[in-house]
Amino acid sequence: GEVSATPEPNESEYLSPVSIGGQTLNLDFDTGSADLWVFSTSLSSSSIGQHAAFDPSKSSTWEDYPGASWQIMYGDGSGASGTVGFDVVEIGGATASRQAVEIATKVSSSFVSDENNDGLLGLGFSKINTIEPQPQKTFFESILPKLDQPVFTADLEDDAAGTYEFGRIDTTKYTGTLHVTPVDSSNGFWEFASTAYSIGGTTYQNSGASTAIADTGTSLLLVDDNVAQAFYAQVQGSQLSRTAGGYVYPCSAQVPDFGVQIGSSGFIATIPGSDITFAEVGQGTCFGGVQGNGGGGIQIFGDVLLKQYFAVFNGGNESFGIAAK
Ligand SMILES: N[C@H]1[C@H](O)[C@@H](Sc2ccccc2)[C@@H]2OC[C@H]1O2
Repeated sequence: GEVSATPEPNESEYLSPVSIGGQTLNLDFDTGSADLWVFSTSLSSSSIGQHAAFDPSKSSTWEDYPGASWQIMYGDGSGASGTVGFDVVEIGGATASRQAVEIATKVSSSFVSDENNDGLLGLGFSKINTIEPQPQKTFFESILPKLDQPVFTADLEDDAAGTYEFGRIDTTKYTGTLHVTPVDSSNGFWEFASTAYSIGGTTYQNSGASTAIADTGTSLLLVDDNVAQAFYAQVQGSQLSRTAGGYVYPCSAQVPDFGVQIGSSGFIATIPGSDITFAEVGQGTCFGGVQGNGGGGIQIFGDVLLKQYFAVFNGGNESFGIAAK
């Protein structure tokens, strides 16, 4: 079947309405993790705040998973944990009839204060699902056998809503070639080779990190530290600010186009310099959307890059593709 879920854009995430046991929550679709977890009525009311909270006792289709638990820590240091059950999960028309749903009994402060999301829907590979004693399938893996095509697509926009579709590639959503690269899922991510980058139209080989993941749950574009340093060397007045947590520059600075290679094929996905600023941090200073990955071996291609393109995640042949739109 074909479905589409329309994420509501927020500066740092794309949210989509998800029905669980008949209750609707706005979840952050995250290709960088593989847990589907929700704010629940088991949390303290101060943690719940304005969030929608799932109440298993009000779902006629809820099934407990006795003795199971989960605990996740994300790349940004946030985390959550709790208990597990199964329920009917429906997104824009596609239904997983017995999907593992992770009930949060603890969430870190960044989730409490992020009133936009009522939990996360992981679209990574279930080998990194954190449920004990047995990892469970993601929503995408649950519905995969029923889909016309074993794919989902992400069409993220800056200010307008973006769209996730499961089971089809809407060819009207992109122009020109779909640049496809094989994915190595052994780390549980949509990971592919990326060994080159471009600044202002000139291409360079990346001597540091050699792979990258497509991560819809990360706002920024986190590249090898040497690549970030080379990029900001070409932004007048830029500096690495510990207080801001990354490279900042005068908002009036001329920012060059920046590109990163997708796969070893040679395609360089480019971001216009005018789309690279992520936020103003005051006093005419701007925080860049391109930042270093802190020395990890893997680069993280988040929304700053993904919103420039139409992205195809293929669970059938394990590949990742992007096209201009
Ligand atoms: N894959 C990403 C994930 O979705 C978020 S979790 C998150 C935390 C607070 C607010 C919203 C989401 C975190 O940042 C990068 C990596 O980990």
